[in-house]
Amino acid sequence: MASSDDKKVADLYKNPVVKLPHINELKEIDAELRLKSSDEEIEFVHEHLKDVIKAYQRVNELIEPQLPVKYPRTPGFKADDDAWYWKCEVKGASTGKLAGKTIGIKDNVAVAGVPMMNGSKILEGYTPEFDATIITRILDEGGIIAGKTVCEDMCFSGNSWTSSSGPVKNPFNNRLSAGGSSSGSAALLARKEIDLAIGGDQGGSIRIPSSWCGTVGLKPTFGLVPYTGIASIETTIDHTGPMARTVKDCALLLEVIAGYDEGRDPRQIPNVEIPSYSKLVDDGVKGLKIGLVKEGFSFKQMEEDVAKLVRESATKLTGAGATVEDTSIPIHDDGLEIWTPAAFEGTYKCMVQGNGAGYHWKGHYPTSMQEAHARGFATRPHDMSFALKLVVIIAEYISKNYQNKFYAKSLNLTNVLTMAYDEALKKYDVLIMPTLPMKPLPLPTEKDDLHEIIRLTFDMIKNTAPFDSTGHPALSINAGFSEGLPVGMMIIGKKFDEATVLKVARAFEKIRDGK
Ligand SMILES: NC(=O)c1ccccc1
Repeated sequence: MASSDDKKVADLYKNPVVKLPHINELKEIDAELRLKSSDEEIEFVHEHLKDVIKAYQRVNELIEPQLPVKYPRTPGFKADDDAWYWKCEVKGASTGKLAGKTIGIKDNVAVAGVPMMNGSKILEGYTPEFDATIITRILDEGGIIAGKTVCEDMCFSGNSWTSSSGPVKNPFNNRLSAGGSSSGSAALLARKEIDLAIGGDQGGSIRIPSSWCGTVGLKPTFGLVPYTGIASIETTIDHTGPMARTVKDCALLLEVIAGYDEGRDPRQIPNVEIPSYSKLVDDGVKGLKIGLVKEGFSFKQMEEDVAKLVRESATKLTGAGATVEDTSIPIHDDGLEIWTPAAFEGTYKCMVQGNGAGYHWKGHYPTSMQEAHARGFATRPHDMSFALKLVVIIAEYISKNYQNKFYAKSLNLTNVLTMAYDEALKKYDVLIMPTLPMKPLPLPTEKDDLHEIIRLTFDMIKNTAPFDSTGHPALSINAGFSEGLPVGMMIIGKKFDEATVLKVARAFEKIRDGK
């Protein structure tokens, strides 16, 4: 009689989860890797592989934990709109902090049963079977998921033209960019089609469109809001966060989505206290000290009217009892450069080669989303945006020739950058600078050469990207308009002190709106 062990060996040959290769295939790998193993050694490896496959076979049989899908839904429909990818109506609890509010979800976040393409043909056709943790939290508080908002191709651009569904237009001028990569989220808020939105930020992608659409967007402290169930660019710079028209709504959404996800997200630390941000926003700024970071107001791309408007706006906070003064953080000048190797090599290794999740962390991996990435990258790599191809070619070249030493150095220097902001934040409650050096840039047109296209795609992130590396909370609020176009002011706080950032933003909002 066959033992159950024999049966497993039989399965191994009939329907293997990992196929047993011909021995020549192992010899090729040995040669490629220049291991010079002997024939006897290769034969042994070939034999031993059968045992390893048994482990894989067993792992394949075992049922992995799933992120919960708590509320029933229908899939909705594909939208015919520049800023919506998909429309749906997923309702959660009948009461709660978000009862009756509609929320647009950036299309890099999984909503079970609703198609997701992350702005890219790479993922087109994928429908997640799980809800990202923040989706469950929104639904538990009565929020209504109104759809998936268009984002840039794999979220890798600060303009709003790389999405394979087409450009997202600036709500104030349709030849201009809405900003990216959370383009649809900000544009739909400005168009008043949704009450709240979710964005993602690795180089500025929440704050850029918030600045150019005149809305509020907060990149929370690294790890405050769980990234579980969201497509990853690079684990050390991934953030997701709230976007809204008002500071209070932004605070409310933060309050709902923030907090520890029981070890599913390696970006988080346990035991962080989550205050009721929405109740604190009106506390005022009396006695608070605000530092205007000189280096953030003057560099090559800076438009004079932008610097002037943000400086004047911040200074108005003295009327609410804050003190405002100039300060200098010299290393801010190097912030974008320090971000660059982590972002380039990280994106390549984690998102592209790691299929939207990467390796080397404990927590909950989005298995089906990874398979979708893997299929897309394998079958249609040519369908990536040129912006992302540029990153892939450069990162492959650098990692091939210089291995990961610059990635490592970039992360070590990030610690120095972090300490410099921390030091300034001992003296000041918040720091302020323009979110972006310029008013909305144009959407690229056919007349633009590649140099211009890449400038329009990446040239806005000098002030935003450093805080993706360091993880400090940073919020963009509309400071006002210049030449009819919105200008964003960025308020940066101590880690996990979103409450103070939101209070300063709210105090400014009252001054700006005269109420
Ligand atoms: N995902 C991002 O925040 C991003 C922004 C700008 C450029 C690249 C990436």
